[in-house]
Amino acid sequence: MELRGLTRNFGDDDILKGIDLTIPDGQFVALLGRSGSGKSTLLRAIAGLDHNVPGSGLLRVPERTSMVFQDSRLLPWQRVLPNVLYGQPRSRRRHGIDLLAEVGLAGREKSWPKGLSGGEQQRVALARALAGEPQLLLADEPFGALDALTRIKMHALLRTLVQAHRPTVLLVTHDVDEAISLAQRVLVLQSGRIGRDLIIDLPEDRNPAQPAFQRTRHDLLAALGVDAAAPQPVP
Ligand SMILES: Nc1ncnc2c1ncn2[C@@H]1O[C@H](COP(=O)(O)OP(=O)(O)OP(=O)(O)O)[C@@H](O)[C@H]1O
Repeated sequence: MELRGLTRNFGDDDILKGIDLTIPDGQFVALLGRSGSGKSTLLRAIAGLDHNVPGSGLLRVPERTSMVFQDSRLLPWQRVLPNVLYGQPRSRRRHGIDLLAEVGLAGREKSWPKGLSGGEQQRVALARALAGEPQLLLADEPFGALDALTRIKMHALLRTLVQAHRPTVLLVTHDVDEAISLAQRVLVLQSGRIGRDLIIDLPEDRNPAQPAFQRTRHDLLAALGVDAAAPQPVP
């Protein structure tokens, strides 16, 4: 995925001021930035969801790109399996059932979305996002509305799914520890540009108690202009 000189503005506000970014295939990238810094605007531009927003720049985005949001956006009038297979041919039914098993919802094909917990709904949203075998998975705070324990389980699930399906991932989060735990590379969006671009050179079994983890957190919090002693998440 490649962006060159990407700009987006709302009225007189230049939100993205010329983003240059290359993400190699299969890399897991997290995007941090303070509230209002333009993270969602950037993701929506990459997803091609911003037709009404003025701007310019070059975008080279894989044909098969899918997105998950903070809310699951399931169709409430459809059961779980048709939600997973939304936009897919009927012949993918078996694939949909397998994906539900992969996200820990085996046997829930006929459940209604409203009968699922928030975490389960996000599991369905992840299965739906993977149903088209995306080369690029965009995720905008997908765990932001979940409780801390569910979040940890979802981190493990996302790790497993990414290892199995190998999409390139761009994950927006407010949570510095989530970014360091999951990503191979962390970007910080600052004043409309990528202000920090950090390769996370930590072992696979990452743990916030590790000194190297804490040094990385300190570095990223400084880039975000946050007092490292302040509690998470970033304002
Ligand atoms: N449709 C819109 N019309 C006008 N302004 C907008 C629109 N969408 C976003 N903005 C403004 O653009 C700026 C960036 O918004 P964006 O949602 O991309 O930030 P963000 O970094 O994702 O924020 P958050 O972390 O709070 O979700 C904000 O100042 C926001 O108010």
